[in-house]
Amino acid sequence: MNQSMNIRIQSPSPSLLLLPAKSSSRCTCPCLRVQLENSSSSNLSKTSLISRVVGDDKIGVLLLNLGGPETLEDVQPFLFNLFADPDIIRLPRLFRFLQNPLAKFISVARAPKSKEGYASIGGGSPLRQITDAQAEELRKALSEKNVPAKVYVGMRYWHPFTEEAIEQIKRDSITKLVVLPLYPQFSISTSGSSLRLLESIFREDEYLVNMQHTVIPSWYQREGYIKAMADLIEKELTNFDRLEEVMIFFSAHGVPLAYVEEAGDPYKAEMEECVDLIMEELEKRRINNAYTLAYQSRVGPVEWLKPYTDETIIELGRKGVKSLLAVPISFVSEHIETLEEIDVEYKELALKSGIEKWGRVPALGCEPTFISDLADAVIESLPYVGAMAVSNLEARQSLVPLGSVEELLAAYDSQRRELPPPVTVWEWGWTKSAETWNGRAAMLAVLVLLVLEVTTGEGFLHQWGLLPLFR
Ligand SMILES: C=CC1=C(C)c2cc3[nH]c(cc4nc(cc5[nH]c(cc1n2)c(C)c5CCC(=O)O)C(CCC(=O)O)=C4C)c(C)c3C=C
Ligand SMILES: [Fe+2]
Ligand SMILES: [Fe+2]
Repeated sequence: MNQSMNIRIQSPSPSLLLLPAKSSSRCTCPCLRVQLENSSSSNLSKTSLISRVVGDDKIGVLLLNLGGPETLEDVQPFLFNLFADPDIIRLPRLFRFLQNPLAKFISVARAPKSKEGYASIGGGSPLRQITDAQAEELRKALSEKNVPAKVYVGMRYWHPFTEEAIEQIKRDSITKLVVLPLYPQFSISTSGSSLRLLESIFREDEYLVNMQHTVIPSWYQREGYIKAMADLIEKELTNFDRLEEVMIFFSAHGVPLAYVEEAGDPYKAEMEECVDLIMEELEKRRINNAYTLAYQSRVGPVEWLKPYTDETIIELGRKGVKSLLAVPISFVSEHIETLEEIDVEYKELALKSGIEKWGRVPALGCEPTFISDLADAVIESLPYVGAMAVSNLEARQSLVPLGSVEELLAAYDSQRRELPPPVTVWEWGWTKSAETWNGRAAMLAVLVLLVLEVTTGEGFLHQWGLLPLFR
């Protein structure tokens, strides 16, 4: 019996498997790299081992990313797709039918401000171009490591959509797929959302159900990634005159606090560990600068992970910090939040707050050491055949089945589970059903008012000065 059959029997949801991608030194699982290192140092045996893994299979790698508007006209529909995602805006079950109208409202309200941001970075997001380049470099790196593979890009909220990538994967008759979200740390709002979508696509498709695949849920702990980040920081520090006085300022993308505290999102813990690992690596290189971690880019009226980047910058200035090196840490491509928010807004705020020298570490992009490490992560997680010198039992232990993500997402849904299920049958009188419908009618009325407000530019939010809450 080959391993994939084992997996299918094992997993409640047969098709999607999660494999934590660990660095070779930390790895305890029987991953391919460990086997390659242990088997023989000769290139010939490594090559033959890999070719046994690859066999006659057609290997695919699916890079998952967020996507971004390519033109200013794309901004509002892109924002609509983003806010229509229940992993971005959680509505109680009762009000789920309002998800799309609400997404329409918020996207229209936010579009002008977002457009300004995208206009200032050249009229659109560079995300597609950069991700395509990363895909091509990854393909080349895999090929150099004797793993011929096709690399696909599947975006969550804009072109090329994940659905389009999946169609291409089917047309190419891929037999083994590695799913690699381009977010180093896992969050329900990023990798979680993409995996949730993928799971629903896989479940409904006979071809995909039968295709072997693995998911690398997060990879911030990989030695190659940590070293590549440390390299960038080390290089950027040399731009400062007195580099030992520079505060290394990790600015991570924020998420609403409830994601972490109520839904069990591992994002904050993974982020903190990631920063610790990078600092450990820098200390090995005798770089012992002070550092701090803060969270940026909050949207809407709810509380997000703290400390906030803007408040921290002001506080550091007040405390007399004079040199700051900003390190974007949630994402491996330049995008609006590095090019506009950090480079323009936070820099301006820092200079106003008394910081005299400002620097920013670039995103990893196509850094060769980083891409090579991603290629290793892919090879280590290839769904491989049982003929390898790995017992099926060991192989199973190395895999975390989708169940764990489902649990994570289900825990996140707990707020909604507390509410009564939606009632669809109309009853007269003060019944549960009537209560539900009254509630819906009230929400609908509010929504109509909101939509009118956005379209006419007049209404209670404008009068009460509350519109900025939605921006
Ligand atoms: C409203 C909730 C949002 C959450 C939660 C969120 C999490 C999150 N996002 C990224 C990375 C990116 N976000 C990008 C765009 C973007 N994100 C939100 C909102 C949330 N993000 C909005 C409204 C937008 C649109 C831009 C804007 O109007 O500000 C992008 C794309 C940027 C681009 O260049 O196009 C990225 C990348 C992470 C890593 C994250 C949680 C960990
Ligand atoms: Fe975002
Ligand atoms: Fe954002």
